Amino acid sequence: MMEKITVLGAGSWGTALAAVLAENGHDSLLWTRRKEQSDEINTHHTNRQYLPGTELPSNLQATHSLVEATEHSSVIVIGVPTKAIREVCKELNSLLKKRVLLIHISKGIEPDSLKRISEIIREEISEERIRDLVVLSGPSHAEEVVLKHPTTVTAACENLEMAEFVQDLFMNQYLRVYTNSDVIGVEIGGALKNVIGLAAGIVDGLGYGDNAKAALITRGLAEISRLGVKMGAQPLTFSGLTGLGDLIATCTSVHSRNWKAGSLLGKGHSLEEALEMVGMVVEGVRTTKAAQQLSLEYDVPMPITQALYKVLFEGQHPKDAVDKLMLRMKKQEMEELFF
Ligand SMILES: NC(=O)C1=CN([C@@H]2O[C@H](COP(=O)(O)OP(=O)(O)OC[C@H]3O[C@@H](n4cnc5c(N)ncnc54)[C@H](O)[C@@H]3O)[C@@H](O)[C@H]2O)C=CC1
Ligand SMILES: O=C(CO)COP(=O)(O)O
Repeated sequence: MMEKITVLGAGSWGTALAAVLAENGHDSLLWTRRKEQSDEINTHHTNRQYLPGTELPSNLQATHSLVEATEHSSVIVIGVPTKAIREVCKELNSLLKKRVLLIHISKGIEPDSLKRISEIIREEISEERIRDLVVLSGPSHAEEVVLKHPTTVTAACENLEMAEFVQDLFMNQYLRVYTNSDVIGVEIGGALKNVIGLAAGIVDGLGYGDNAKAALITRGLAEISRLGVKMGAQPLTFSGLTGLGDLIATCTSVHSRNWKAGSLLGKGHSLEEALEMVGMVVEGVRTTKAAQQLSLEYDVPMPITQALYKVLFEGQHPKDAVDKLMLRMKKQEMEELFF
């Protein structure tokens, strides 16, 4: 059935998914803060800053008015970076006049509050205005989705009927959507893979090879799972699309913003230079801070996160961080993996 749907945030991911929804026949409206960007989308069907070379569907409309975006539909996709979620949701809350289904597509954890994105949204939007909240996550670079390359993601909600509704909205020949009821696991996997993606970029930037990359993905998954399970996630979720799947996509892809920033750090650039050169959100930086705080809060060893924290925030040279990781206290592999 055709639905009216609003997507908030016209970065690469918000734009790619708004395009999918339009192609699926929905009345898809994309909100951006900047008028020149909504004009570009409406007039030229492009978003050259975030998806260069992509022609967007002609039935995709954009607006720079949050009032218009809010009034457009009762299904709202939130796709701004984690840092902007509170601010955008506060404004949305003041404009909402009806109950809405919220879908979030962002991957991060807020430092200090240590909240997952669904928790931030529920803090900022009144309960009576939320029909339900679904997370859409998985190994999905926007650059490949707009090329219609086969992609799989997961719609997560405790209420599986709502997850199935979202599955139907997005699913098509090139975007296959699974469902999962483990919201904590899906959000933790999606957020923390960015930390490991940054670290994978660093080892590539340093010139190390496939052995180091495989070690990072595997041991990264071990520390993400350890923390996630302590936070209430289902262990199996971490071997699924939003865990291992997204780790592979992020750690091995030239599209990944986190990987790119990491590789620039490994090549000797400062964090500021790397972020400037990537020019899009690198969620893993703030999430590393949050993950380091979570590992202390939950008393879970997270050696890769800790090493990356020292590189990002304490000026440690990436090579020294790798050397320290390799020579740390000896361990048994499986005991450490599963407690
Ligand atoms: N790019 C991708 O392939 C994927 C991204 N994601 C996640 O989606 C989220 C968004 O990422 P991208 O689209 O890549 O980011 P991006 O860097 O391409 O774009 C971010 C957009 O958010 C807007 N924005 C920033 N602060 C804002 C604010 N305060 N109010 C309103 N708009 C604001 C920017 O103007 C820009 O349009 C992130 O959490 C990312 O991890 C998830 C899956 C795939
Ligand atoms: O989440 C993503 C792919 O699933 C995108 O990763 P980056 O933010 O590192 O580009």
